[in-house]
Amino acid sequence: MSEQSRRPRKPAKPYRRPQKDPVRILAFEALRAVDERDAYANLVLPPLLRKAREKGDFDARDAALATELVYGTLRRQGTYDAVIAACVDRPLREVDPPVLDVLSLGVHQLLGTRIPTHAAVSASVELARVVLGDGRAKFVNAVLRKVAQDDLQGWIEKVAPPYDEDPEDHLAVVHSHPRWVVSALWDSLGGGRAGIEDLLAADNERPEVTLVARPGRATAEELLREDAAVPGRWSPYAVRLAEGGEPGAVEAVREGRAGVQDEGSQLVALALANAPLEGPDEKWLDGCAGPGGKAALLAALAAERGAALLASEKQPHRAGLVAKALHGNPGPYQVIAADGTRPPWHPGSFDRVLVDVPCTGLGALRRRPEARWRRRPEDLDNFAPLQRALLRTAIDSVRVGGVVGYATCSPHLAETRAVVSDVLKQRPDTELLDARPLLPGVPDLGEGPDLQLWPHVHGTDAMYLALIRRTA
Ligand SMILES: C[S@@+](CC[C@H](N)C(=O)[O-])C[C@H]1O[C@@H](n2cnc3c(N)ncnc32)[C@H](O)[C@@H]1O
Repeated sequence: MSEQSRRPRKPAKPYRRPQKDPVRILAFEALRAVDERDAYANLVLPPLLRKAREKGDFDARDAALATELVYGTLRRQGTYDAVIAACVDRPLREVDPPVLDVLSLGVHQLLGTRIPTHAAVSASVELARVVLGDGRAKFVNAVLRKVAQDDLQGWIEKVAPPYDEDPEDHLAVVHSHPRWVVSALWDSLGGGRAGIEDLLAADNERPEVTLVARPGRATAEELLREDAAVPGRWSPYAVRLAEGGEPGAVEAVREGRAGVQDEGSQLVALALANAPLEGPDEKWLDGCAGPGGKAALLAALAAERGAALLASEKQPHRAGLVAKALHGNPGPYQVIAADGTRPPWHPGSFDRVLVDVPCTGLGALRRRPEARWRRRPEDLDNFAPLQRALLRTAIDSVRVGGVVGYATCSPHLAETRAVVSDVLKQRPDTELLDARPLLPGVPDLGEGPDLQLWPHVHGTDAMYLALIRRTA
């Protein structure tokens, strides 16, 4: 017998099956789908939650926790990546993406929730054992134990460069935005540190659910009778649902008389509808209508005045969504699938035209937690020609004296003022209108004549609107 075999052996730990925690497994699956398949969290999560509830695995609290884990992890990914990078001994790109997802979920529980430290670590290690195997679970355990040695503030002080040395990098890490997005938002917002910090912080807040009472079909008073409903801030048609309010439970929403719509989008439609016009006001066009939120409000406003809306959208399936949104509108309307840069209608046909052009969506980061990580500066170059072409055709489509609204859900100057000024330079037959007085009571809309809404100022998405009159 050898020396070694005579020494009493340390009894091996009995094998314990990993504990399956359906909430964390579901959150992990959602993150993998976002990562691997470029899926959108707001599309992936609801079917996963529905399936889990049908299996009887889940109650409402589990669903709320899974949602918070997925959205919180995606929103704070930039900060968490910096923390994880400080706790592993290799570049993050060399860590397997599924391992990184388990780590990020763990870091969010440790630094971004009230889940006790031991519970956050052990739940993450159990998750790792289930989805990655025991070997990699040890790695997860070691990293999370390091992360657990400090709180979020402490980590930020360690991993973010000092503001005075590099303000944009500092803000990018602290508020979890890509640096180029911080830079672009700051250019557009202007001002000092306080404003941009408030904006970036607002992007990390969960937005309230806002309803629109479509005029002539529902009233804000009717919606306010719902539990948890409070009046909108700016739009007379807006009603906000407090935390936990379920739009699907509202009868007027189920019947299409009301819809879910951010107040910023409502204000854009209202400003266009309020623009002063001489002569007829009978034919309105929404040239980029899908999925139909603004078109539904415009159609209802048009109906009140006896005007008709043509809602046009390039993608046929999105045109289908527009038709659904407009179904039941009390006045005349038509929905078509058409390319707004090669329109089937005659020039000068309309009194009011909206083009809510495809854009980077940098004004709606609150809603799409993964969008900020997916967007690239090159996207701006890809959208630029289309945005200009759509605005040019919109101007061609309006009659002399009529008004065009150019809207984006991005405040990026390359998608807002640069487009408008480039196009109008070549259009001496137009003038810019001051859009701000058309939204009386809404403060701080910018220096004009266009208007810019902001999440941290108005509680809306960062919608932009320029109003252009055709003069000749
Ligand atoms: C920002 S979304 C419009 C949102 C819509 N106004 C709403 O409130 O629901 C832009 C839309 O323009 C559509 N689009 C893209 N290229 C287009 C084109 N050449 N002509 C018309 N629509 C186009 C996209 O498919 C997308 O549905």
